[in-house]
Amino acid sequence: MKIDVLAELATTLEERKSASADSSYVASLHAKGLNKILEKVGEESVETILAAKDAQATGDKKDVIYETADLWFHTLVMLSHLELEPQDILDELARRFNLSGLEEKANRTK
Ligand SMILES: N=c1c2ncn([C@@H]3O[C@H](COP(=O)(O)OP(=O)(O)OP(=O)(O)O)[C@@H](O)[C@H]3O)c2ncn1[C@@H]1O[C@H](COP(=O)(O)O)[C@@H](O)[C@H]1O
Repeated sequence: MKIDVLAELATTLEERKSASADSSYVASLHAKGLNKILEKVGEESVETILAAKDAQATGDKKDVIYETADLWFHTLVMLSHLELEPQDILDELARRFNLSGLEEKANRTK
């Protein structure tokens, strides 16, 4: 049986919104608020960039996977805090199928 990791994680993240901050890292992030969550997204972005640069230099990609997982996770907490779901992002990516990146950029209003 194939597990839909994003959907399962999104369900867990919703459950953790009502958990106590003492027992759950996700609940503790929500309790600290959006600025703390964004700080973590920024931190994990930088760590991902550094891991990618290291991977290019050494050929070892293990840390890129680890740091990107941290980044995706904190981004999912951010979406959840704003009452958005992974599916909202997947829908937007699906909308862009077969649309050239150059064409999509030309159609952007912002
Ligand atoms: N996928 C993750 C996940 N990825 C990373 N992390 C945590 O994210 C944090 C990031 O690492 P850092 O070194 O930056 O953390 P830190 O130094 O403790 O953070 P600060 O004190 O600096 O803010 C670590 O505490 C990791 O354990 C995660 N925590 C939880 N999950 C998922 O969320 C579910 C719910 O977690 P809880 O809310 O803790 O029950 C878990 O079952 C997992 O499925």
